[in-house]
Amino acid sequence: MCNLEKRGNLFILTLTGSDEHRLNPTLLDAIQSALHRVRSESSASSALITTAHGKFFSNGYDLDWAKSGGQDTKPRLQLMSSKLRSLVKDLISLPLPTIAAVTGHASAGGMILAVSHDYVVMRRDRGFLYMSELDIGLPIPAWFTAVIGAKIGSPAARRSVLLRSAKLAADAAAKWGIVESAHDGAEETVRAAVRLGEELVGRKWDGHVYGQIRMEMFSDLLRALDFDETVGDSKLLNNVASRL
Ligand SMILES: CCCCCCCCCCCCC/C=C/C(=O)SCCNC(=O)CCNC(=O)[C@H](O)C(C)(C)COP(=O)(O)OP(=O)(O)OC[C@H]1O[C@@H](n2cnc3c(N)ncnc32)[C@H](O)[C@@H]1OP(=O)(O)O
Repeated sequence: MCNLEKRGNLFILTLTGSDEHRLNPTLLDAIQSALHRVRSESSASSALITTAHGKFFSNGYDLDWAKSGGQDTKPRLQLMSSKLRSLVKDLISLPLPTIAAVTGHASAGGMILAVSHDYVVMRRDRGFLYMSELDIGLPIPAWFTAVIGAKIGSPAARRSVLLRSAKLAADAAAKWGIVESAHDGAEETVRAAVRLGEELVGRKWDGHVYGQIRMEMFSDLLRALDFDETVGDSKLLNNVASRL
């Protein structure tokens, strides 16, 4: 699950437990209600750090949960996708800087969650940023590519991530500009996130101005996030989801 603690002006959202932090509706709802708490409790200058316990930041959608609903996994895949989409919209509109302290693997939906923060600081000795969909034969929602397009500037990096399912460790991801900084060990990664958060809070920006500027920066992405993929004719997904 997850917990939210306030440390001075910093909100620290932690995905707790030693599991893979798979993004099923229960965890997605818990994260979203934590973000709603951050929004309501944030003062003039605050920042959010999202991190996780154990070997995984998040290993993506909960495919076991999707399969447990019967042969056609599409409705459950789409439910997780629409919940994550709503969470990403929240992250883009929050009136405060956001930092993902990636202390373990962030795969597919888990990578989308990480890079949807303003900054990613990452552990270098363990953990990949990894869009695994090609490797596991799943199509990706249009809005996933919109997030990757908005957050990863280099065409070569986007090709590696999406069309080679590259497993990027922190130093490689930092070279591509996906990660702000790489650190040795989980504790040092979180400390780096706290340092960065305190530096940003120290600027005493008006959070609503910060949020408005970020929403302007990502206006195209926000439009893509408003498109309801369940409406689209996802034939490709139909036969894939039943083979999952
Ligand atoms: C067409 C229309 C569509 C319409 C849309 C409708 C909506 C529906 C959408 C459908 C869904 C699409 C989107 C999908 C989203 C999802 O999230 S699906 C779920 C995706 N999740 C996955 O696929 C899981 C992927 N994860 C993995 O494959 C593995 O867990 C892992 C991340 C690769 C980790 O593997 P594991 O073996 O557990 O890892 P480790 O043991 O930790 O490490 C493996 C070796 O690598 C070494 N290593 C680890 N980190 C590092 C490092 N930073 N640097 C160097 N080396 C590292 C580690 O030491 C290990 O090495 P060895 O010990 O030598 O093996």
